[in-house]
Amino acid sequence: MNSRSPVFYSADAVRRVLNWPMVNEAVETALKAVVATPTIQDDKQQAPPYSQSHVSQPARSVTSANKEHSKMLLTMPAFVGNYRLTSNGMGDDSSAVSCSTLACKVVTSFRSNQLLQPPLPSISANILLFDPGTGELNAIMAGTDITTWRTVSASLVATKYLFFRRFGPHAERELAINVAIVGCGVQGQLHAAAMCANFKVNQLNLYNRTESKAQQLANQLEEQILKADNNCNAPNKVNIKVCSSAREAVQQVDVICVATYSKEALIQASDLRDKRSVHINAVGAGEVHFGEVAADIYEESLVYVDCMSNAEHELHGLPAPIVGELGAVIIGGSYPTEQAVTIFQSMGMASEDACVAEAVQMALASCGK
Ligand SMILES: NC(=O)C1=CN([C@@H]2O[C@H](COP(=O)(O)OP(=O)(O)OC[C@H]3O[C@@H](n4cnc5c(N)ncnc54)[C@H](OP(=O)(O)O)[C@@H]3O)[C@@H](O)[C@H]2O)C=CC1
Ligand SMILES: O=C(O)C1=NCCCC1
Repeated sequence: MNSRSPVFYSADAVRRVLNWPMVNEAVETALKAVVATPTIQDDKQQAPPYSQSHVSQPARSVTSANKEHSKMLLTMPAFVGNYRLTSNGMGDDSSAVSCSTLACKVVTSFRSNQLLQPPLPSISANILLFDPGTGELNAIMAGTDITTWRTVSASLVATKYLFFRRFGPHAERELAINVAIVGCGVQGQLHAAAMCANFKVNQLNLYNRTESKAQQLANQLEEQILKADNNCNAPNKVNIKVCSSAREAVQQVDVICVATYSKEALIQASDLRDKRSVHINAVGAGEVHFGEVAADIYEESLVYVDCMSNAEHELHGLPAPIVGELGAVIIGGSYPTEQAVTIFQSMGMASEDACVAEAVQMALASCGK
């Protein structure tokens, strides 16, 4: 029997400690750890050395709660062994702590929640954290914000390595970019804010099927930028434009983030600029993960995924071969050419949730919560 009741970390507590350096470090760690781990099916593969971080991350289960598959319950278990996190997320070794995390996210995706009065978020998640030594349930952590932040963070990491690093080792700090957000729901809103908070963004184009939501996001961002300006800590001036079509939003940009439930393609190859050099974070999961981006874009793109073994389960019919895992690019330093079109096909990994939940738990413990 459990010696004590599991701790509950509320959404408010989680929100208080979430910040980009911390989440980006945890997500980058998970992306790299997945690459180091041989797939379970391949029995000729050696077990990873004891000193190395490794991931056990079976395919997630998907339970439909209606026949249209628009109401789904997913279970996402992961063990991430022997990895390191720093107390401030800045990667400095002096504050690094060695961690192993056994976790399972339970998440629902009910897209019709947006139609309720008042609307509820489409995605709702909790993360169970177990003692990796005894298997006992230690904690239940509100996981909805973690899901949004870690997904956005995976897009940030992908943008850093698949786009910026084409232009040099510090390009993510030096180069200004134009960004398009297609879909201004929960994911699109945080993608927009995070792109501006983590990179130098010159132009931010917003498109949403219901235009008022894009306008609302533009107003919110303008307000945040004004506040940062008044506090003299504005990263740089961002020009924000609400666009009346996805085509208009993506035409002249370097980076596109698309996060909707659309089954039909929202952007086509003819919408992209002629000289290309474009990176796309394809985040949404409609009927299939890759429905939002037209096949003719995939056909000319280099496609990267978060996890190859998950891709084998979830990306049947993807209209292009997969070049590899994002983590392998981070580890190997082999970046796309300047003119390439790249797609980060984001499925979302349980190991990302596990590492971010661990970092959140550490941050809450260090501030005595
Ligand atoms: N890759 C990953 O790790 C994760 C992916 N996701 C996926 O991201 C996507 C967005 O999630 P989230 O932001 O939480 O959802 P929200 O419900 O908050 O937003 C949904 C967005 O999709 C738009 N949309 C829905 N249907 C269509 C359509 N047919 N054509 C055009 N736009 C459409 C909505 O526009 P409107 O305002 O007009 O309704 C809205 O902007 C989902 O597919 C979700 O499954 C979520 C979490 C993790
Ligand atoms: O990774 C996740 O978490 C999710 N991905 C797709 C949609 C539901 C949540």
